[in-house]
Amino acid sequence: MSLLILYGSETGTAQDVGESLRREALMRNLTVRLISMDEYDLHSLPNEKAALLVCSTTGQGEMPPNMRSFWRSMLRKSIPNDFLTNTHAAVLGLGDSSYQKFNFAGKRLFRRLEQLGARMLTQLGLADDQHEIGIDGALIPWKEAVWMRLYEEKIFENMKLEVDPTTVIPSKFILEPASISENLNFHEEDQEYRLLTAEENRRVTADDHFQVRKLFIFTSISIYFQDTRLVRFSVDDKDSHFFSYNPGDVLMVWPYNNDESMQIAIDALQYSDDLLDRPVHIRTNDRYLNPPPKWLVGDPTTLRSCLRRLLDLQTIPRRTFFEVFASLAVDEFEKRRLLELASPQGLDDLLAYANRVRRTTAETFRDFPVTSKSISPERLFDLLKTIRPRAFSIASSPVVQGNSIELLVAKVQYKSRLSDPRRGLCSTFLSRLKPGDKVFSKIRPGTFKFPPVEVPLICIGPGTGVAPFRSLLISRERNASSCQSILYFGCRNSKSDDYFREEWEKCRRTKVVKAYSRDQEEKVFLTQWFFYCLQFSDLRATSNDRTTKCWGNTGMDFGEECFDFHSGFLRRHAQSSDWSDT
Ligand SMILES: Cc1cc2nc3c(=O)[nH]c(=O)nc-3n(C[C@H](O)[C@H](O)[C@H](O)COP(=O)(O)O)c2cc1C
Repeated sequence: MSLLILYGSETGTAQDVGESLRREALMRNLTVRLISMDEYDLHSLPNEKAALLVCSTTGQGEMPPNMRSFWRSMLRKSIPNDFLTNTHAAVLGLGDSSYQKFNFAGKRLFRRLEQLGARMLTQLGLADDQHEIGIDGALIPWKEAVWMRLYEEKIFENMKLEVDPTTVIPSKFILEPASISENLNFHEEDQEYRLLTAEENRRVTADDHFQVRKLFIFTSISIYFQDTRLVRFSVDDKDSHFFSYNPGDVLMVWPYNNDESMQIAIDALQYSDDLLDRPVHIRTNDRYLNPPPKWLVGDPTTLRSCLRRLLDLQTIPRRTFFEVFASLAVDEFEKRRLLELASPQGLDDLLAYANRVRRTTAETFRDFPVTSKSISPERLFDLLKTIRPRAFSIASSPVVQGNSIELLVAKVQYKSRLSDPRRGLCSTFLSRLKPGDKVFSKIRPGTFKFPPVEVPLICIGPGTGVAPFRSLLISRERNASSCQSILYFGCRNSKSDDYFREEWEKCRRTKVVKAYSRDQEEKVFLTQWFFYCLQFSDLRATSNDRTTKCWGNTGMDFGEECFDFHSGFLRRHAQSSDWSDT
């Protein structure tokens, strides 16, 4: 009997956690299966001795896509309440406490398993992106409790509790030589992601626009350079259906590592050009493990292509990275240091080494040169996370821009204690696109539920947050039955980052109210200003996402105040031709 690990994941973190649990289970002498929830038949669950379920929350408190049919089956009324009385289970939810529906999916899953009689191994784990050390903050105590309980209950024979962190687990992957090097192209049709072509990449902030501010409260990091781009992609005629979208929808973009990180990693790993460019097939022995998608790496692929498109060299290494890396270390000094960083007692150390300074995985390779140059190519696939797609609100309108998609992207670049600037993976990737460059993307429905055009709207979108409202409002401009709308837009000053200024001036159905935070002696912030207006109104709006937090930052306490965008007040003001009192 083996341990079952099920995951539900939108962007792959839950799957990564599942993989690290699988590794730890193997080190404890367990046999283990790691499967996405939708691939697993719920009817087999009562026959399992123990199942660990890891799931993220997506959208506004929704289940991730690859656990939705599993979840639907779980909700069936026909399932008896004693369905899982023989099964031990544990749930780890992955979420972000800046969302109002924090860890909703995990909470619901945990409750449902309890209802069906499952014997819960430990309390629900609630991992939080906002935790100082990210998901490890909850994952580490949760999994310690799970291993302890599995051991105490003697659920699996021969299980060990203590593990030797230097145990080397065989690689999950095999790189087989491939003979047809000409075949290195992408398979586009019927794929989950398809290629868009960059048409234009225009800087929309003034060249001399600098901004210095704290990014993370617990670090001294500050963004020092603001470069926002309007990136336009053209859609191939054959893909126009695939890329059709509505205002509020999101473009999922699959970025590549930047050249700097690639070079740092290749130098540290000391792979020759011959090795990097040799065609290979990536295979896996484990029938539950998927090799990387063919369309992403090409089939066959090369190691260089995988280091460019597949393996994330820019992410901050987590503790699990150090566990695997330490087990492969050949140099005693490096091994000792890596084991410290991998140990539960070394969390503060890990925080100082990696998280606070935002050190990348590529730089970590550079810091441990002896170990890095002994890493075999297939090991990289065990060691590194795959690059995950990033979501961007679409800024263009399907009726105005036709077969193009535009994104408004602020390039993330800041300083930490490390000498090289820290760069956001995807925003840097997008900001460096040249006309003709291809990008793997797909459309995902957004979480905004915009009302019909006959309903007046107030939109609040400071900075690049204006993107989805531009999509909506310029679409509404084209429709004769559209009601008036108000857009509250905030930026630093009128000359540097007043996005879409000329467009707003031409709008007839949208009143744009702007707050320039630095155009006068005293700083004025959009949210502050907006709330000031609200105080004198009977306006109520429902804030059902991160905005509550953002508003909270204005320093004005609205407590549990509930605002309703569609109240009578708004109707009066949005329909009125006289905007002066708004
Ligand atoms: C588009 C999107 C929506 C999200 N919505 C929520 C949410 O409603 N509640 C929550 O707790 N976390 C939310 N999160 C945070 C994710 O659950 C968290 O980052 C998780 O680690 C991602 O795991 P995954 O990569 O396995 O999907 C959201 C993240 C994204 C990108």
